[in-house]
Amino acid sequence: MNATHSDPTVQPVPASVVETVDAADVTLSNPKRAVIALGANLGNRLETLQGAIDALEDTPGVRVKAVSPVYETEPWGVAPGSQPSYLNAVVVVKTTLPPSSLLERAHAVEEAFHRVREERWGARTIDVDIVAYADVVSDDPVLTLPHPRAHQRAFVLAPWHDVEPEARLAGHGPVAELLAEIGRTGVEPRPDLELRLPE
Ligand SMILES: Nc1ncnc2c1ncn2[C@@H]1O[C@H](COP(=O)(O)OP(=O)(O)OP(=O)(O)O)[C@@H](O)[C@H]1O
Ligand SMILES: Nc1nc2c(c(=O)[nH]1)N=C(CO)CN2
Repeated sequence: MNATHSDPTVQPVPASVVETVDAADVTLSNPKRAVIALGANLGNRLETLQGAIDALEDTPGVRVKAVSPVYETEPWGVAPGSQPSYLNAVVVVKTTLPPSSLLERAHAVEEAFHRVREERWGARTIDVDIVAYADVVSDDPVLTLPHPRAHQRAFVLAPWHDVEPEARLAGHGPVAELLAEIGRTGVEPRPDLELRLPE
């Protein structure tokens, strides 16, 4: 007989509680990889991108593992010349948060930088999109995974390819091939601008 059973002050733990705690432990010891795209075309774009990266790192259950180079990109999906150009980057995180909580956190980061939602694809101080979460595929409009337009966007694929050359986009194939198909027009590297991996 072990010590627990011989101690009359220790109550048995119900099996359901043991299962719940074990499940949480598995999630905590098995963080998932997620790819997050950042874009900004209003205000101090570089400072805002760095602020968003730092805010992600400050999230319990999120660790930023890689930060891509910065690209200056033509606004996608709107009339040419109608908006300032974007700075775009991608970060890879490891997270113990489920996808829905990661999206909530992404929205909180957008709000912290005073993003205003006025029109579809309107100019913004910051956009935080979840490009991919592990191999999850979901057509839920609240959180579609992978991001439904990521495969069409060189401003997402180019920086992602820089940090993960072998990456694949679930349901679409290798990022390198997708990028080769759509090309890099309007997506210019900005080696003079640098984002830091949080310490
Ligand atoms: N993978 C995803 N990442 C972020 N938001 C998503 C995702 N899938 C669905 N959404 C939903 O899309 C809604 C609109 O997002 P948002 O305002 O950032 O769109 P947008 O950046 O203007 O355009 P786009 O979705 O084309 O990037 C969000 O409220 C969110 O619930
Ligand atoms: N170049 C560029 N264009 C966009 C971007 C973006 O981040 N970069 N984001 C959009 C909505 O998510 C719409 N258009």
